[in-house]
Amino acid sequence: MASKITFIGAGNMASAIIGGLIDSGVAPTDLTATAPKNSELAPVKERLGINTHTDNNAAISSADVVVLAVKPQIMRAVCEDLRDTVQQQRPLVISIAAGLDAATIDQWLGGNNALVRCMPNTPSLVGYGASGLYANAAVSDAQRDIATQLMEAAGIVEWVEEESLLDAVTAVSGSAPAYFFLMFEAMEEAAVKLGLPADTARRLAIQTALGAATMALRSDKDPATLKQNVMSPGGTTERAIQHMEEAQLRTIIDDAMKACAKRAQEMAHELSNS
Ligand SMILES: NC(=O)C1=CN([C@@H]2O[C@H](COP(=O)(O)OP(=O)(O)OC[C@H]3O[C@@H](n4cnc5c(N)ncnc54)[C@H](O)[C@@H]3O)[C@@H](O)[C@H]2O)C=CC1
Ligand SMILES: O=C(O)[C@@H]1CCC=N1
Repeated sequence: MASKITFIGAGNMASAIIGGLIDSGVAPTDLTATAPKNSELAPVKERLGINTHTDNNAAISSADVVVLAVKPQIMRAVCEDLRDTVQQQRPLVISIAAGLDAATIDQWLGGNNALVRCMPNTPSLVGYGASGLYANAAVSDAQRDIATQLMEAAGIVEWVEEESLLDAVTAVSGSAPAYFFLMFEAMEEAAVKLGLPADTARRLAIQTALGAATMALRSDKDPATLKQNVMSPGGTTERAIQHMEEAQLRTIIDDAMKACAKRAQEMAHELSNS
């Protein structure tokens, strides 16, 4: 990727994507990240070898791509401050903020911007990210390709043609690493009660998740069949799965993902009227 890319914000998500880009061969010197304080940027600069800046406008002055990676609540102030430089520079703008819709961000940036909304997730840090992308009408095919390449450096990319579907992406992948981490916590706690040392339980649970995910990715069988293959009739897995079904695990997941998507909609509403 020959582009100069500036990340506005150098937190969890920006660091995760930058780490993925560097691992995939992007030159650290083509990457810049900003934050209000040098004390936050110094470790990022040292660890990743990228350029850093406390002045957002200076940091985007020669950028082809600007990734907005600040918290949604401060996005308006950040965008309005960048408006003149963005209008002059006309970079491809990629927002990774949850909720905030493309039209609102475009308006804060002065209008008529090529804008991609992206919902990434933190496993981007290790190259196993999963990102949903949506482009507004001003984004060219070449810019779509740049956004795809950028996020594919950190994992897989799925484009959605309707912006509202990014709320579903947030529920199924953006927020979802946390669901699996909760599962690891719960499995470790349960295994400890069954007598295993915590570190042994943790290693076994995490390796099992990795194995199950890898099998599901490589197999031509659907998850229901793979599940069935573990369940010997009258055996141990059947008993565990029966318990999960009776305890309405599917309903819990359905409710949780609906709540997640609804919160993304609420945030969009709250923030666009702020
Ligand atoms: N953490 C996650 O799993 C995911 C987060 N997101 C989105 O990514 C965005 C960033 O989230 P995180 O990285 O988790 O937050 P974070 O709090 O770790 O990072 C925010 C960064 O913005 C910087 N910042 C604050 N004010 C600034 C300013 N005026 N100019 C430049 N930088 C400024 C902070 O210093 C920090 O480096 C949010 O909009 C969130 O919705 C999207 C998908 C997943
Ligand atoms: O919890 C959040 O709001 C962000 C967006 C997706 C993951 N973390």
